[in-house]
Amino acid sequence: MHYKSGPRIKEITITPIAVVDPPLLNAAGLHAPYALRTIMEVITDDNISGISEIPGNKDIDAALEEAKALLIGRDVFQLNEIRHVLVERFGTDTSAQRGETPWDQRKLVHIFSAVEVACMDIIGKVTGRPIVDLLGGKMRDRVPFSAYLFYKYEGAGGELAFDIDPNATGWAAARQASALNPSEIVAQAQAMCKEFGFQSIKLKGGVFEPRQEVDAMFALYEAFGPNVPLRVDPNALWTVETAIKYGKEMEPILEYLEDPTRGQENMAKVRKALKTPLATNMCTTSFEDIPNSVAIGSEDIILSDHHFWGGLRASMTLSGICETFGRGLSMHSNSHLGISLAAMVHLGAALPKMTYALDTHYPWQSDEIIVGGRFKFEDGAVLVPQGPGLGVELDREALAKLHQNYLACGLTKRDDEPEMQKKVPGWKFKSVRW
Ligand SMILES: O=C([O-])C(=O)C[C@H](O)[C@@H](O)C(=O)[O-]
Ligand SMILES: [Mg+2]
Repeated sequence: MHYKSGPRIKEITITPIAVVDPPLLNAAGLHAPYALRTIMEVITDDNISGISEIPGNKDIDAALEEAKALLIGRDVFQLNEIRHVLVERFGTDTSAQRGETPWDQRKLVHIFSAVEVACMDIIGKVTGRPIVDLLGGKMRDRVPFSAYLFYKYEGAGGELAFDIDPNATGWAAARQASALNPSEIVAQAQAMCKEFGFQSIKLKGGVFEPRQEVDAMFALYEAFGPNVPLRVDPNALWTVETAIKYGKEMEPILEYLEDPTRGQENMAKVRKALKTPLATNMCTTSFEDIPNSVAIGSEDIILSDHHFWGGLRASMTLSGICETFGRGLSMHSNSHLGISLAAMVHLGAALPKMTYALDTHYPWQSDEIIVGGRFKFEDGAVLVPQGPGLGVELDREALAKLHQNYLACGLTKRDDEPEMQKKVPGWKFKSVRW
């Protein structure tokens, strides 16, 4: 029997969008009123549409536009060849190009992730199978996520920026409330867990001096008890000494400590001193980092992210490497909508082991670009979409509206420092602070 060649790419559309995002604080400053995302749509010669979503960035959007010429006419099943031509044009990224911020600034990983997810969406539609089946099949029906808490200023984001909608109720009201101390963090956690049913909790740290953040972790422990796993992530802002001091204090209450300090060498020093497992999305961030991670033992858990590790199949490879070298695996996130969430859920469902609930920023977003509205969480988990491919369809009206937001907001990339300076004049990002 001869296999026919797959559907070929006829058209690609790249649409930058801006999504309402509240004023969330983190090590790099403050989230802008809009988070940028880029939506890719690939159309085949037989008019099948595949979609994907990646973090928004004008330079990456330009590279995607440039990549079109290399992709048009290609068979969507030939993902290895597609990656090869993209590597030839854009080169592989180095770890150094990732940058010092909590997010990743590399080109190829984003470009290939966008193209791969859209092509796999098409492959799923052609074969009548969900993406999870293309990744080797479903290990679970529901994928658990953890509550992702942020210190934040009062404000709803978007047009309201630091103002609030006085008519909001429930989680929508809690989402715009300020959270600048341990008791406001506990209130945020209670509202988020009530709405989404999360059963583990992460606090984004690296905002206030460590004493305050450690107190917030103990306040969460007090409020939720020993059966709710807790994590804190100072995004590498602590020195080795600070990380060991506060890490030891939190040993009795943490599930894991995420990126307490910067770089694999420092992480390895902290790891030797603590019983709590260390997780990372900042020191071991690409395949080229793995040999040294294994050699020196820089972390226990790697936080995957298909947008940053170069796609869903690369993330499955990462899971195999983690299993081989005795690393745990969880998942990192950034402000995102339902196309990214769908891809994260398919990947989460395919992973051989799920020891940790995954990160998601989804509760912080209120916009959506998929038909049928926002994903539902049950007991903190998302059911794997049933339809072929990603199992979600693009809402074109919503896409057009969010693209207008992009044009109107004037943002072209994520940069949390100038946003922070609006609240704290002269504030500067530091790669190590305490
Ligand atoms: O785990 C992490 O490092 C993140 O989630 C990174 C994000 O960029 C987070 O810091 C944020 O959204 O501000
Ligand atoms: Mg992190």
